[in-house]
Amino acid sequence: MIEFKDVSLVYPNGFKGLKNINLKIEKGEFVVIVGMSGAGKSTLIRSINRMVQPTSGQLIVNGRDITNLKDRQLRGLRTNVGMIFQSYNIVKRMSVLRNVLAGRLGHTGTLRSILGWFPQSDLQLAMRNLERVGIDSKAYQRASNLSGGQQQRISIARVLTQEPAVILADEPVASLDPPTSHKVMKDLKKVSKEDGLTTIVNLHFIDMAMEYADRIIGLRDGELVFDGPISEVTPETFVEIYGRPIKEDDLLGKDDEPEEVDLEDVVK
Ligand SMILES: Nc1ncnc2c1ncn2[C@@H]1O[C@H](COP(=O)(O)OP(=O)(O)OP(=O)(O)O)[C@@H](O)[C@H]1O
Repeated sequence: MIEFKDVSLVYPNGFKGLKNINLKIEKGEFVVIVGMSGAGKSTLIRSINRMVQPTSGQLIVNGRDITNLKDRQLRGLRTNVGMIFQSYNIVKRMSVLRNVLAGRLGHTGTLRSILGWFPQSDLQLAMRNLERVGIDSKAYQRASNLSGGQQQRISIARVLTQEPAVILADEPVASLDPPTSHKVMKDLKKVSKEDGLTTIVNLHFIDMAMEYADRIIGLRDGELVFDGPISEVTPETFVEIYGRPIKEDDLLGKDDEPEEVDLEDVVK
């Protein structure tokens, strides 16, 4: 369903972000991309929804080469390929529900969405997705009142409400503490498996990558240096990807502490 055929990407300043990437990702796979800072993880992910444009090769998404899509076709691609960011990208002054409904923008007319006229079916879908990530009780609160982990769950609910075939997640837990990171990754994996979504996640910590990935892709200096199921990953794999032995800093740590506490839930 996603295929990179000899894809390279040279940034305008001449820097080679991706070098001759060949890669095939099947429907429903949960793939984690690892690599040192600057290895090209974001560049690879962002080329799939064309936030950046490959300069050579073919990138096939759902049977179509997307490297040269323009305007309407590009909007169509971005409706089908949802994105989760490290910084959540939510509108903090709006309600949680309204943020989730923003996932329908690609499906609803612009005027309807500006006016906030969403069909009942969209509202039901948004509420169901909030329930799936455990924050439906917060639907009518301002998004800014929620904790970091809850704000990232808003963005997971939003991307589900978009009903994409593919989810891209660029360092989705990099701003969260370790227990919350695990909780959010578990939610993301659960919902993407339930819906059979192809999910590609950049992660910084290799123990997290091993815990949640079906398959690991390793990048180094814009090149693909490892691609295989986690059963094939050995300590040497990471030495190859990182170009050095693994350090403690490369590990997030165990999922053995309580998640960040929501004071409001405690008081209730
Ligand atoms: N617009 C740009 N112009 C020039 N170089 C860029 C541009 N965007 C990214 N780069 C460079 O491309 C390389 C890969 O960047 P990218 O953000 O994909 O890496 P990454 O593996 O995601 O790193 P990190 O973990 O730090 O986010 C880096 O050296 C970066 O400086």
